[in-house]
Amino acid sequence: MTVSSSSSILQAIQSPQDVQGLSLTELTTLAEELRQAIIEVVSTNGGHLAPSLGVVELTLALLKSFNPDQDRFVWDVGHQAYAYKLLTGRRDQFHTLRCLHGVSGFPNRSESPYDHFGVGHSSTSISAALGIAVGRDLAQQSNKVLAVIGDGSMTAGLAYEGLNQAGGLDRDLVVVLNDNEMSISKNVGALSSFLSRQLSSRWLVRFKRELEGRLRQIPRIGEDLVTYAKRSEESFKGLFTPGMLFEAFKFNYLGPIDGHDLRQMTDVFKQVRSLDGPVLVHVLTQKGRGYTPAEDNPTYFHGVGCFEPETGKSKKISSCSLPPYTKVFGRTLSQLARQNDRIVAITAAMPEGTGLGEFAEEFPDRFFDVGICEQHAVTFAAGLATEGYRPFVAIYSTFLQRSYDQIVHDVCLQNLPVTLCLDRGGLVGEDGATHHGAFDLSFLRHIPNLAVMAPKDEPELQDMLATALAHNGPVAVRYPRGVGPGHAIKDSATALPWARGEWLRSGSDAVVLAIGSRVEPALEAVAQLAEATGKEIGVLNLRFVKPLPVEEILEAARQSRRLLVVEENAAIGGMGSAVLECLAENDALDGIRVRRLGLPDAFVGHGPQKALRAEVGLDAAGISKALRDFLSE
Ligand SMILES: Cc1ncc(C[n+]2csc(CCOP(=O)(O)OP(=O)(O)O)c2C)c(N)n1
Ligand SMILES: CC(=O)[C@@H](O)[C@H](O)COP(=O)(O)O
Ligand SMILES: [Mg+2]
Repeated sequence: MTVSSSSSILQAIQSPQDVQGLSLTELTTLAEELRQAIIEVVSTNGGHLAPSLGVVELTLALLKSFNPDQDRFVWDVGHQAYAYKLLTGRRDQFHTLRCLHGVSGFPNRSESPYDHFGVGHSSTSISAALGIAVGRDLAQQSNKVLAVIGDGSMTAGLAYEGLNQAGGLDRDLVVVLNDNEMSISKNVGALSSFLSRQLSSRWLVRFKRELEGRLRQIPRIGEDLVTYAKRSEESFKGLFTPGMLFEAFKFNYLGPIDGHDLRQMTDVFKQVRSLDGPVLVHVLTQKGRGYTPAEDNPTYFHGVGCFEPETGKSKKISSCSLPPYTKVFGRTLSQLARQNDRIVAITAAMPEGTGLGEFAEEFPDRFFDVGICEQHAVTFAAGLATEGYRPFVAIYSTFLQRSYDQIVHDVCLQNLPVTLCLDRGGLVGEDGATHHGAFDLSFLRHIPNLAVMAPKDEPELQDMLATALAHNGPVAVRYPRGVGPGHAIKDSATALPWARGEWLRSGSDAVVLAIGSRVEPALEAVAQLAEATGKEIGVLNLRFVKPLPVEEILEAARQSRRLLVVEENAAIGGMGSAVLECLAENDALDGIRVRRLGLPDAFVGHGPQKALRAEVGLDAAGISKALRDFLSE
């Protein structure tokens, strides 16, 4: 299925330059065709619908005013770049969006020369665009460089590091702030209200009332001054526009302008072309624009699965009744929090994605959404822990990479009881290389004082959360995107024996030492192989990456000469490496053969999670093959 041929203008676009020759009327028609194409494909493939629908006119105005063959565009996060992809040579492949080996869901330099910078993690666009701009200047070129960044992505400190240097260098750079007042959920933080359209905050009302009172007290001219002040209120507001913030960074601020008004935007961008130095254009858009279900629920349609285009109703009936790890995490934390009022929950702009929605409703005073600020989230949690609280910080594995120093320095060095809850540990699927939680076992296990666990299923996740709470120190628990093997969830969680593994099968021909999401497929592979070959194969659920379950690992080496370690993490530096270190240091390697089965030393692409796991050999079939090869060596 390619993009429907009814889109006549879109079908005629051979290159983005063609957009420059279109009239405003044609652009308006093209905007409609782009929306239809995006809705059509995303309803089948899933994806970031609302963000992309919100910037259709903005994308057209940018391509009308600038030329991606000379100028450079950096989209922040890039989840909103579907219209850009359709207009820059990927229309005919767009139906493969987010499919295995298909079009990526984010700009990707290896996919197109028009994707000037690879993105996926937020708030990098200004820094990258500035680097590109400085490269241009060193080469004495004169093209324009633009970063398009959302108001949510402007909550991350990295954005200000870019603004700060850009203002200091005073180089030609255009930052387009796409302000739709939304992150994934409603945007949070002081900046968000400062950027908001009405400066009618309580502070402003109080300030006006006090000012009026004081002016009236001035003899003879007081009343006139009040009248004058009222009349100049508009310019007063004009003084305190968001521009103030960006002008402090020495940006020339233009806006706010209507991000759905093609004429207004093309006029402003034409003006911007002639400006020197750093310029920020503040554009107001509506997330989900042009598709009522998405306009009504931009959070749900931020990143959506398959749906019926006519109604917006979700198409994918969950294949099993079991709630995903994410839901079990949220429910268990709420359960624990009912018994322990020191528990607080922290998210970095992803309450829904991390399953903390229910917790937030039940414990509003103990729930904190810090915005897209993963570094701050961890150190904020550390501060809370010094006051005797038990913070649970829920951040996707890939995004927690941002907080490495804060985990080391602010949490573990001080041995504070912060629990890091890493959802999306392992391969996540369609979001691809920028979003896989591929490295957390490797980047966490060497940090002193930190315990690291991974559950084999949802009930064990419940117990690991209880185990973390019972432990008076830093703990990380990582679990995969989606649903586990479907074991019944327990009414209450109980702490596990510390640093111990769990024997699931014993066997002398080989032992599979598996961690987390790979335990169940390992059990499945071993059962089939033992049935087919009569081999005696053991399975050990390691449970702990740190402290290592040394007793069980050494027992495995006593049981069999062949040990296969299976993990959904980079093999380098992960669970397998830890087992090797343990055996070597306990002089238990003599005659023992160890094989590590984990993620390759390469970035894994995008596609269905199941297909990716098969591709890297981490599903039951892959584990079975690795075992057969091992046994036949
Ligand atoms: C470092 C990082 N943390 C979290 C995310 C998840 N995420 C993707 S888009 C998004 C919200 C972005 O809001 P905004 O920049 O306003 O873009 P909009 O979706 O509103 O167009 C978040 C939190 C991310 N991509 N990168
Ligand atoms: C663009 C982005 O980074 C998020 O929207 C991410 O795609 C969410 O991932 P999940 O769909 O796994 O919650
Ligand atoms: Mg936004």
